[in-house]
Amino acid sequence: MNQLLEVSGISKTFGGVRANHDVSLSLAESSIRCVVGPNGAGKSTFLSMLSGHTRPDTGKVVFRGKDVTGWPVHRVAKMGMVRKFQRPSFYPDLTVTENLTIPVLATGARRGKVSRAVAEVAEQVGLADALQVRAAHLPHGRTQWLEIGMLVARQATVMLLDEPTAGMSPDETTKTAELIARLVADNGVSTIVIEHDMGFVRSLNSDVTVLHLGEVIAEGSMATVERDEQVRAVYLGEEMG
Ligand SMILES: Nc1ncnc2c1ncn2[C@@H]1O[C@H](COP(=O)(O)OP(=O)(O)OP(=O)(O)O)[C@@H](O)[C@H]1O
Repeated sequence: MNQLLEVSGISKTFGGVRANHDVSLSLAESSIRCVVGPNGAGKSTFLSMLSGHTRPDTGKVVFRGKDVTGWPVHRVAKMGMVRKFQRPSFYPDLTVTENLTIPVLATGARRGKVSRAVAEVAEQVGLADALQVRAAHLPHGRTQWLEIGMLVARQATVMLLDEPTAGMSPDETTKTAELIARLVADNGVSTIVIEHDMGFVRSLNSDVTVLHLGEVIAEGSMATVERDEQVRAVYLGEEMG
């Protein structure tokens, strides 16, 4: 399978803190990778080094065959790798249509094609019945789907999602896993997801990378990493999640 993204040996130190050390990972086209680990393991820093928000001290990020290490956010996004933060980044006073129109316009879509593109994305993320609803009035789960829709509307080929199910109900969490799986299957979008909810990680049935103190300590299927002794020790010998 073609590798869409190849990360080799990236490291980042903040002052004396080693946030990431020699982290490598590859992501195939149309695939999902979950990144898990305890608080402070370096998960968000890792995503920041992919999205261009943080420049690695060492190592390389190759995306679609291009070395994008240290590129600014807008250039990485233009190539199709875009990030959703934990904090909300939709416009609460704008409607769903208006929120989705902004990223569609950012792709350079012609005026005549914008409303169709917006409608298609809204349909894909389950918001077709809420086009004229102001984002502030959506329930929490749907705001997260709107944000994922904003990435899709930017024609993302790799979505970087930082704890997309935080604060969601179990039903919303299940629907989010289904949404991500659908986008991967139907649109060929690949996704790296940081998550604490192990039920959600299991349901995605993807490869998992476990970070601890900035380093990769295990990788493979959820069944494989769950059996790993170091992983069990990090999670205090309890079952993950
Ligand atoms: N901008 C920064 N300046 C200084 N230290 C930082 C900075 N960003 C992260 N760190 C430190 O780097 C380490 C890794 O942080 P990071 O946020 O990447 O971990 P995380 O796994 O995402 O944690 P959480 O699950 O709590 O979100 C932590 O010790 C954190 O305090």
